[in-house]
Amino acid sequence: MKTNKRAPAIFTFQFHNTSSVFSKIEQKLKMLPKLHLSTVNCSTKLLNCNGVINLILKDKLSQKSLSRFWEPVQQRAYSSKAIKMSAWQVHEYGGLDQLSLSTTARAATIKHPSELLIKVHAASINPIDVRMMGGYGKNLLNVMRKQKDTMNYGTEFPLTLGRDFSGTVVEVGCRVTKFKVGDEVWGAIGAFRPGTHAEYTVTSQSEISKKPSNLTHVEAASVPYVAATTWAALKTVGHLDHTKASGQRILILAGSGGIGTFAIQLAKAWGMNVTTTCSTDATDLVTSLGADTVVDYTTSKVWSELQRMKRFQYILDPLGGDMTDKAANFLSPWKNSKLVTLNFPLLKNSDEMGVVAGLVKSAVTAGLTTLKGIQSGGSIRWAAFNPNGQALDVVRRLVEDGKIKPVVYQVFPFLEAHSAYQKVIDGHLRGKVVLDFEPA
Ligand SMILES: NC(=O)C1=CN([C@@H]2O[C@H](COP(=O)(O)OP(=O)(O)OC[C@H]3O[C@@H](n4cnc5c(N)ncnc54)[C@H](OP(=O)(O)O)[C@@H]3O)[C@@H](O)[C@H]2O)C=CC1
Repeated sequence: MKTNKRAPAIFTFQFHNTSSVFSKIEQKLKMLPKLHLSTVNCSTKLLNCNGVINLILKDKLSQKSLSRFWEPVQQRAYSSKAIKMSAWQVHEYGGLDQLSLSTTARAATIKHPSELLIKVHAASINPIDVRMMGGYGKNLLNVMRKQKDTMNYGTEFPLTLGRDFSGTVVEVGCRVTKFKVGDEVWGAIGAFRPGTHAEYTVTSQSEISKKPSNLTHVEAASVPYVAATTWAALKTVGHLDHTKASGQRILILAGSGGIGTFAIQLAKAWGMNVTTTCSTDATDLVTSLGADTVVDYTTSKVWSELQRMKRFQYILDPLGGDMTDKAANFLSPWKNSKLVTLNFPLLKNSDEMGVVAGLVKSAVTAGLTTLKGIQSGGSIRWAAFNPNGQALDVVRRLVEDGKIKPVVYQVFPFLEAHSAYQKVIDGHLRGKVVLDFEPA
């Protein structure tokens, strides 16, 4: 919705044009006295696939009340399928006892021309889902949800968790160019969106990619969130040029978890020399994924062992805390080395201090961390998950070439989400926990 602030206010709505829907909307708009419309101007000709309605309002109307009016209109315009769906949701923050299955959850519906409605066949569970269940990130995410209010991305509660999926496209917005109904896709979606632990999810075409043809949906669902996060760390923040990465040394801390098992394989696919840390029972796993050197952090003095090695050009630190400080000592001062930590403090700070103070504190900490990085002879940066369909395109090709394999630790039927979440809460994961929506 675009607004022209000069009076009279002009609100322009653009939507998917199916002519029958369009004429119904046009009639409904004309019948709505509350809007104080002086003019309703509808056109189907301005854009190829969109209808455009210009509303010229007689008096000032808050954007909020206009949005409330717009929601049902918009749903009809974009999405013809009014469906109830099953979804795992929380109605207030807390522990696992807050997670309940709703079989009449509000349907996921397309709200923007570049979005798609996807039937979810499988979705993974990530540590962030457990944290969000407890309220992690609520302050900042609520600001994001409000900013996107005109698009109706949903309210805080009921909160549907789940950030990635493998599924089938069942409906497309009119500006979707890369995908069509029936395509099998995988993706990881923004944290402000209603999640994927539901029968249907809506996402933008920029957040997804075609599913690798050689994977089942369960296998595919284990990859997108960790892949997008690792990409953000190594490529977006770490500026790793994979065409020149061959032979470079990378230290991947915590190689046995979701992030680690993916990151080891990505680094090996790019020809890097990988050192990783894990506990005893995971050494065979990380070796089988290609790790060149494995340090068992439960039996060795991990930091003194790393001290004896050649320094690293890249360090990926998923866990943070004092690990980041210790790892900084192993950067190579001669190689413009980079340490990227996933211990991103912004959401936590804004939960504890409010959004503005949290932003300020995070910026100050970022400055101090940068300084510490310079003192170490390299750089230290934070990275966070970011949906990225283009990265998934690259990863799909690596999967289809056999260079990356999904590491699925345990699969649970959709109806057993409680046990699946408990598995993630218990920790010591060796790859990913996946919910199968269509178990045999
Ligand atoms: N900022 C962001 O956007 C994101 C941040 N993350 C963060 O990355 C972290 C890892 O995520 P993910 O891999 O999915 O989590 P997982 O739970 O899948 O894996 C964590 C792994 O770390 C191992 N581990 C625990 N302690 C140590 C240690 N001291 N040294 C080496 N390994 C250890 C665990 O096994 P064991 O205990 O048996 O050794 C486990 O295998 C999470 O804390 C998460 O918050 C993840 C994604 C996005």
